[in-house]
Amino acid sequence: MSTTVDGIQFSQPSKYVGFDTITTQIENRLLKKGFQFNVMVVGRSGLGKSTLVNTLFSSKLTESNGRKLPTEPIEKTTSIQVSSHTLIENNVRLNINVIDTPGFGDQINNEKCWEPLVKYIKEQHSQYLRKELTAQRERNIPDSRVHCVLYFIAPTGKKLKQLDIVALKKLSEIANVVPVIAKSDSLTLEERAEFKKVLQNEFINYNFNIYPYDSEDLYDEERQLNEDIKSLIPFAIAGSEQEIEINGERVRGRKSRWGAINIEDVSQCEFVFLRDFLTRTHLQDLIETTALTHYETFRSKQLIALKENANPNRQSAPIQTQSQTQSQPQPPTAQPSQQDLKSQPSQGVFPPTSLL
Ligand SMILES: Nc1nc2c(ncn2[C@@H]2O[C@H](COP(=O)(O)OP(=O)(O)OP(=O)(O)O)[C@@H](O)[C@H]2O)c(=O)[nH]1
Repeated sequence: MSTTVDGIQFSQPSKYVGFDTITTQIENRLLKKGFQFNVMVVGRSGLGKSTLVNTLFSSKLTESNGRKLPTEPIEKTTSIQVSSHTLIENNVRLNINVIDTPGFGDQINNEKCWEPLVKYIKEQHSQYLRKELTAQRERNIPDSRVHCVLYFIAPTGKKLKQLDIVALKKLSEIANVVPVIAKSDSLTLEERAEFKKVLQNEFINYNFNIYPYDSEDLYDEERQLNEDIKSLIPFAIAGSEQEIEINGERVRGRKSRWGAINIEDVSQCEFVFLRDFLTRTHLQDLIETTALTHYETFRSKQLIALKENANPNRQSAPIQTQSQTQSQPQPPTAQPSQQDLKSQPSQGVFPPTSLL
């Protein structure tokens, strides 16, 4: 109902105010902006990392980056390779960065091969913090923080290797880590169940902080869902980018000497559980937990260290990140004094580079 006064139309007062449209307004804004998801894949060469990521998103997102032939030299250090893609599904734009880590676990001595990964994750937090602290910060700060680490465990049937123990411990302290049993089609169902039990016990013994986390804000059904997911972790997965024929039907699967496996059949493999978890139930939570838990912890540590550092009366060592504890020599960086910080008002308060 409306009335017209001097040619202007006014709506009649009614009980309906209209603020319930805020959800649509938020949705429209989010759709316009799109979503950013950054996933890091970690595991020895040839464990099926590229295949799994491509299978998860039904797209060719990444190529195999490891050695193609045994004659090729082994990489001396773990390198980081980022590839960016945009996927669109029903008007939702998802920008994905796949962070591959060729060389991880491939050396004869793998003692420190997790360090470049930890360094990379912290550097993304540090970059974000710098942008957030500038006086005229961007409206939308590009988000390169790692939202999920997919950690591939070889299907050995045995206890975790020393490298996996250290890497899982270090990574799960600073990011959402989701471990998977790679190439689980190479195990029988009994071997797979047994191996999963061994690994779950190891996770408890070593006290890894595996995602998803308990939180008080969860609804009962969300808490139950998380419990169900935890009982499945590490997901025993198999990946395949190809379709094969099983009983006259075309399905995504793999053929081996022992038979054929349909990777989308939950009685044969847990790929579907992993896909639903990562994309259909926890995608937003992975992004949010990175910002509200992992980044927030990094941010508060850095800001406390920055404050203590700027106050000459307080004697406290600056926080050292893993990148500093490496044996490589670091370029000397001067700590900004309070005067330095005051003299750069347009830059905002940057954390000193040596802290990050
Ligand atoms: N049996 C089996 N083979 C797989 C699976 N996933 C991938 N493969 C095969 O394993 C080989 C290596 O797969 P990739 O996806 O390139 O492995 P990657 O871990 O990305 O390897 P790098 O890039 O070398 O680190 C390919 O021949 C794949 O077809 C799986 O789930 N089961």
